[in-house]
Amino acid sequence: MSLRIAIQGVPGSFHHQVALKNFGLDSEILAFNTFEPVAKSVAIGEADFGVMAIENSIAGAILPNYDLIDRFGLFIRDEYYLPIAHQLMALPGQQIQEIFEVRSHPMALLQCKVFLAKHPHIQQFDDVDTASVAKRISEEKLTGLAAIASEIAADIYGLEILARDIQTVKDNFTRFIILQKEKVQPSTLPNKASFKITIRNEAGGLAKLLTLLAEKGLNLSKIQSIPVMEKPWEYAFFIDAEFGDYNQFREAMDLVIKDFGDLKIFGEYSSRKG
Ligand SMILES: O=C(O)C(=O)C[C@]1(C(=O)O)C=C[C@@H](O)C=C1
Repeated sequence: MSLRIAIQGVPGSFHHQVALKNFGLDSEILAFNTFEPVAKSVAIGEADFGVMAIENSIAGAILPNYDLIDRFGLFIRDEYYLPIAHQLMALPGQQIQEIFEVRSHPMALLQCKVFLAKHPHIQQFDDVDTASVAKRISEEKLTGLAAIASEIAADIYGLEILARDIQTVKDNFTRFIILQKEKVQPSTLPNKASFKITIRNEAGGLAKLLTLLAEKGLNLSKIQSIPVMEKPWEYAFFIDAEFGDYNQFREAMDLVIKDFGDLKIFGEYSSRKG
């Protein structure tokens, strides 16, 4: 039986590309319009795995997705870095001067901010995902509207590229995480982990935590403070850490529990950063 993979987006979207690259062309894609049903689909066992963008090298973190992983009790089994090139596309024959509106996923629009600032006559609107706009333009023969999406999306939906590689810097990557319902038992010794620490609100608390993690040789590739909804102005820290020695990592986690309070480990896996 093929694997069922939950994603946000239609064929040609970046999530769709990651799902096929990571799980193979014969996987069954369960496509949703937003991230919440993706998380839910994995949590209720409808999908075997979920693919979720978590941060981009230009636009930064997708903060609400950290909360979804936490709230739906999901585990991270792996990560995937996809190079992202954005194309401005419209119905064949359209000129850029005829385009008055552009729609895309908000993260994609952010990644093309500099290009869009140079074309002030084009109004920007957030949409569900990059490729679904391309699909709509094609199906409804919409003129005056452009999508920002991948070259693959332009091919699938028969659109013409009006401007190529319009992301602000050429080397642009989105980091995706692969989610599952059950706790992961890694087959090889992990060198990266994602976890959440809720520290007591006291002076120097974060500094002490960072010192402890540094002393155990953890290299933090990400630290993100997220509000604790039930306690206004208190924060939890979502951390991605890389390490060379798994035992040192475990020792660090034991000390965190002892000295800082709440710890939730979302996953221990292998770093895929190139
Ligand atoms: O709209 C898409 O094609 C997506 O897969 C979403 C998404 C995102 O969520 O960040 C994925 C990669 C890019 O960063 C832009 C958009």
